[in-house]
Amino acid sequence: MMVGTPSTPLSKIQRATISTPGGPRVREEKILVTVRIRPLSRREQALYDLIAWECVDDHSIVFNSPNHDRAVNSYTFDKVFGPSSATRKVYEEGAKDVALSALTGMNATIFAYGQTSSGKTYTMRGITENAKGTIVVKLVEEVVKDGQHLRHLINICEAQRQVGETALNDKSSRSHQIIRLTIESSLRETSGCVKSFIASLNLVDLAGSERASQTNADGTRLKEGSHINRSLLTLTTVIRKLSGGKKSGHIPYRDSKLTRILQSSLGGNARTAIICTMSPALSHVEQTRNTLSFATSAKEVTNNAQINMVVLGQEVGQAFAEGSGQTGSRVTKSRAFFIFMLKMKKEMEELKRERDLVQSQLESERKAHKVPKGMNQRGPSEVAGVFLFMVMIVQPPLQKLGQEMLFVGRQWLGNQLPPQIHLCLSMKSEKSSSDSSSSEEANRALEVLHKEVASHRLGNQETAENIAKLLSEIQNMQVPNSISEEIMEGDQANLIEEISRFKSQGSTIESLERKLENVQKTIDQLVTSFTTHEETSECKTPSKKKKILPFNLSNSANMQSIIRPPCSPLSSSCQVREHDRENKAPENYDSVRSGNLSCKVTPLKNDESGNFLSSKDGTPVTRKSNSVNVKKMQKMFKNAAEENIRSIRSYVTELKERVAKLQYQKQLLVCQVLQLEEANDSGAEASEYSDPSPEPWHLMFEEQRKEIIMLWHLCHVSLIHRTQFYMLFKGDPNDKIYMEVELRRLTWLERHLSDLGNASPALLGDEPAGSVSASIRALKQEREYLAKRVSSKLTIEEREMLYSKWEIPPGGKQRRLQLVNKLWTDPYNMQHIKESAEIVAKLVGFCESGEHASKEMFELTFVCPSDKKTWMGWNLISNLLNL
Ligand SMILES: Nc1ncnc2c1ncn2[C@@H]1O[C@H](COP(=O)(O)OP(=O)(O)OP(=O)(O)O)[C@@H](O)[C@H]1O
Repeated sequence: MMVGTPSTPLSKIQRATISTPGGPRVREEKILVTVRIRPLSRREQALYDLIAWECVDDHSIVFNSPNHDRAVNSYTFDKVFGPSSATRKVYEEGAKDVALSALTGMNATIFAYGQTSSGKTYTMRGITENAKGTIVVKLVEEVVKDGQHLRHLINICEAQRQVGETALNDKSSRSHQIIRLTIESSLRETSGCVKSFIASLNLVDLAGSERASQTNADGTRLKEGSHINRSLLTLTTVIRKLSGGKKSGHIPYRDSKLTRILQSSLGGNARTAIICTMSPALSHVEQTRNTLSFATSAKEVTNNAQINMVVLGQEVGQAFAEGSGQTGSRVTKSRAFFIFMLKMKKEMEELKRERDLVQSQLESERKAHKVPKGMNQRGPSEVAGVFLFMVMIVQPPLQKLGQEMLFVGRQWLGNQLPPQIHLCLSMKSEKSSSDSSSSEEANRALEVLHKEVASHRLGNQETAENIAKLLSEIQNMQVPNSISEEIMEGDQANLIEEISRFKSQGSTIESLERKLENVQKTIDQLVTSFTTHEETSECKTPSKKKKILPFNLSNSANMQSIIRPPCSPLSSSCQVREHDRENKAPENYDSVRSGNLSCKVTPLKNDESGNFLSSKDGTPVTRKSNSVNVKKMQKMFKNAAEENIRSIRSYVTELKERVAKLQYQKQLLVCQVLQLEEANDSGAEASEYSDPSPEPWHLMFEEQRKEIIMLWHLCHVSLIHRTQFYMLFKGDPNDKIYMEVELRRLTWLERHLSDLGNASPALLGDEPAGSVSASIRALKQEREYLAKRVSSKLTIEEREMLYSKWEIPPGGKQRRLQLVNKLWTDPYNMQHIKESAEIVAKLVGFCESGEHASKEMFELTFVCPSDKKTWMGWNLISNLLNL
């Protein structure tokens, strides 16, 4: 099925869909945003609430105040559904296209956002049921089975979902609900090729944002409300930042579980549709405006959806089709195969990354030591290599697929590996996984190694055993866990998963290193046995020594590859001896060096250090004999053999260094991740504020102020503190530090309170639960205190004007308290905040004496809750925590 752009007319909205040059496998597009207005509820009708919103066409909605006392606002979206629109229509025009993307291998998310009781659950239930349809396309016989199964799952989800009654909704959802369907599909083309797709479809019904004053929430409902508002605040922050484009800096996905789960749907690898639901009622106008403002930001968010697809060749497609006919369902095999392919790809990428890293390190070392390019890129001999064994475990019906993957894998991976690593990619069927080496490749590779090493064979039993041991150790150097490692969906993996991944890689490296250690030991033994053997043989008579010459002189091909300039410590010591001899009899030595064989014939014997001495006076002599050549060649062979063994050793050392470097880098990364986690846990949002490309301060200030206001609201912070802070910090560059400190402190406070709230009431006991309720009580007392000051601080005219503006009915009881109870209750409405602050400032008298409110009062020292500051704001906050 082809992925198409939404079928809605787009005359009013620019929705860019850009295909990458490589084809349509990556899709960059804006989030599809629609708005649905529900009819007035019975409750709203009973209260004679009025309809305040009107759909002027399929894309636009306007605020239509019955009082005509506000400017007419118009909002435009991909689609607007009026109160009479059926859910089917909402699905068809606002979700179907995105939902069906999952069938073509693109992750997709559909979620409903809106105020409490605006119709999210009502809408998403219908959407989810319609998207069930998407799972069973073409599998007619399985429709009923899968449909029942899906319904069964939805029922389980809904049964687990917290629902509670509030003043606005009898069955208000008190938690977010996310249904994630993993959709696997395959398409066999007429050519025999099989396209295999896998994608997730998320169906998200968010809990609604709410104002405690409207829902009359208290106790558990209030706590739920603050959790809901907190995650929605993070969601709105994420959307707002994403809508600002690439320069928006750090996106705080990790600040709530909701945004962590939805991360790939928000600016990532997914197609996303958001349906914003709203009540038409005049009484909810401010909340509705917030919803529309969220929707307006969401329109600007760009996602990059990719098709998760594997194409199998004709032969494999056939095998796949045959295999799928044997046992199990096609879908299961498709999934297993797909997952396998992804694993392979991931591992290959990992290897490639490591290779690049090593290459760049070698390059910089080469530059540092001014080694000409080309040298040391490869060991001096082919034998200086490591065989990388990758073993695929394949279920019997998928063996043919496995063969194809071997082919692809060998070609692909073979090209990526450094020359020293010989690839042995083999396949094991699951039933015979105990077979040690079923692959021809492995045998062939070992043969090569055998041949190489055989040319160095010393005819010594012990050495042969060492070589055999070395071979088996190299053979065992498989990449551990190469198959069992979980697939990581990179963009979804959270930091904790990353940490454990790095930890497991650490142990992988450890085991690799242990194996390298074993190889090294064996090599050491090999070298020792070789040296001992040589020493012994050199002490023997030349005639005996001849019998155990390591190499046959007639083997000229081997000689060519073995003879190298001596550069090992051993060979340099030989040079020194040669030099010593040169000092004693330079004239003779010259003749040897020049290869002049016309010398005196004198029987030779060796001194302790292996120099050639005359039998009588010990002076060095040369003789005209082929034995000189033999000895010279013997030395050269010895050097060459040493060289080869040394090169294996140096390669192992190099590998160990690489492992150590990688391990160090990974540890460093783990440390950084842990620090980040810690910073997050303690509420220190350092990364967010140390953004390398910060926004202009005035924009940052506005954003931070909004967050602070919301956090004050969620933490039930003193109104006097809020007012004082609000009045003092208005965006001056010097305010930055105060804003940051306030934000960090509040974030910590909010997390602390919400952690208390997260615990089950049964587990909480009296004390911690008291923290939240004490803060609410303190706020209530503060309101009563402020209400008492209304008469003394405001004139009658001022009071009446405020009563009318804040809709306090005339003649009502406790009008002063009613007025104060309305202050600072709508954290989304900046006008409301400004007016609330002005009233509280008047009641407390901030405007009369400036010295009451100096910025220094907010200095960092006030962090200590036991400090008795004259200013009461933070004392109140610390009281909230019973500190
Ligand atoms: N489009 C609609 N047509 C008719 N009734 C609707 C519509 N949308 C919602 N309703 C009704 O409005 C009420 C509230 O809807 P719903 O529970 O879906 O809201 P919600 O946004 O999920 O609320 P909360 O966030 O509190 O869970 C329900 O009684 C529902 O049946």
